[in-house]
Amino acid sequence: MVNPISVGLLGLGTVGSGVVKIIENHQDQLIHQVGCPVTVKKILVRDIYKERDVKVDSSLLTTNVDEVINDPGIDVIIEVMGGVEETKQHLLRALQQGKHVVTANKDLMALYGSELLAAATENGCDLFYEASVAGGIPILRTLVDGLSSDRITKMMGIVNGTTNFILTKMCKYGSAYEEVLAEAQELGYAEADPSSDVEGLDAARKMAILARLGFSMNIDLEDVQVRGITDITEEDLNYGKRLGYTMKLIGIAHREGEKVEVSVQPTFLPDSHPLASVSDEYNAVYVYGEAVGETMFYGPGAGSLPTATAVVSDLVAVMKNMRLGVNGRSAVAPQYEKKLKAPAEIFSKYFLRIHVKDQVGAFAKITTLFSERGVSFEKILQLPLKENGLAEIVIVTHKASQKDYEDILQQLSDLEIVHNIKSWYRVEGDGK
Ligand SMILES: NC(=O)C1=CN([C@@H]2O[C@H](COP(=O)(O)OP(=O)(O)OC[C@H]3O[C@@H](n4cnc5c(N)ncnc54)[C@H](OP(=O)(O)O)[C@@H]3O)[C@@H](O)[C@H]2O)C=CC1
Ligand SMILES: N[C@@H](CC=O)C(=O)O
Ligand code: NA
Repeated sequence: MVNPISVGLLGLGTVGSGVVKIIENHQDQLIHQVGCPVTVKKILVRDIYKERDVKVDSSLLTTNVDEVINDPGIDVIIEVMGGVEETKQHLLRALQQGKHVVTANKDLMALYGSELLAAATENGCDLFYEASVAGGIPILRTLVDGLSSDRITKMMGIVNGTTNFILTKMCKYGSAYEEVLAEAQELGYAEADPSSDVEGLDAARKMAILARLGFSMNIDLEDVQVRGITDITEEDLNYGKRLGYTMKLIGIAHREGEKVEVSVQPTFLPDSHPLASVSDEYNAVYVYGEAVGETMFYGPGAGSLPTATAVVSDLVAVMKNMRLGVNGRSAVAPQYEKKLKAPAEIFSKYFLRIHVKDQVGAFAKITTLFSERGVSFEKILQLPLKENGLAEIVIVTHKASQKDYEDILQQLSDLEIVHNIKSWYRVEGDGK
């Protein structure tokens, strides 16, 4: 038998434990695919005495990263520890020593992906990161290989399992936000700091990675407009139900001509839209290609074994490249110069809920404001409120530019009859 391939693991938490289990449990299949055994030689942790989900020989554990990175017997580093600046330095050092890298770290890849990929190519190493977007769904490989002959124009994704879990439980069962967030943390879906999940940053990182690959453009994290789910109320969700909408945290990457928009925000989708039925911690990415048309990829976006599947599949890809002697050749430089759409070029329908003084002419003043900008209404509800002298108005507009909509919001808040702008969301889901 050929010498085993040795892996150094950085991290043995939710994902790391899954990686060890898959390497152990699927060893025969791995040997069949790559022609040699795979062994985990060293594992970096913070606390070697901690009780863990997986049994490993205690001699494998270390708290000294150099024992993993500098070990000449280790061929591949699997990074599942998280973190950005220090972790980047570890991975750069590993690549400089000719070690291939597999990572699940979207924080790192969204911020420093281009730099790390350049270092990998320079050193003849592979750097794969399938688990960083939509966990167990093989979406990056699909963009790079499966759809490589097409021109992708739109990607819409539910790419954060934690927020999808929370919104599903709030919508379906009226569960309280805090309670469901704690459950998502317990189940290992949430990040160490869950504010990056609920504030949309985790999804934004994934959308930056997706847009970079899908549009072959150097999209940075700061190019992504982000809004999280922390302000969503039960009232909004109930109005959504009445209007036939489901609320999801949606990442949108849209290319028209040479220009792109990338954003993440709570969005109402028609109940009939395929993304509306993606529940719990599941993720899905809808991809529209000019030639292929509509496609959608669905699966678990978080959790130990699903995420570890993507990590170990990347490991298999590295090992196959090793066997063929073609490592370090898969990163392709972006083909297009980055051109972002201005707010006046981004079009969507919008949902708006406002409290107005219940006076004659109030409604007319509001409609005038919209019609002056050429924005028409698709749906309207008006209800008296228990609060003295106020009425609640819910409007769904036809498509309007983000610029017009922002101006309208500003002008509404200046109107004397408007008591409060309670909420507003994009409404998506009809057309490419
Ligand atoms: N959880 C998920 O579903 C998904 C996670 N990811 C990404 O995968 C990565 C890992 O996530 P997850 O497994 O959930 O994280 P965990 O917090 O569960 O595990 C992190 C592991 O790394 C070790 N570690 C962290 N920092 C250090 C350090 N400075 N020195 C030594 N060891 C360290 C910890 O050691 P110790 O155990 O001793 O504390 C722990 O074993 C992250 O980048 C995350 O974003 C990606 C997709 C899905
Ligand atoms: N916290 C993330 C984990 C996977 O990337 C999520 O909830 O999706
Ligand atoms: Na994936």
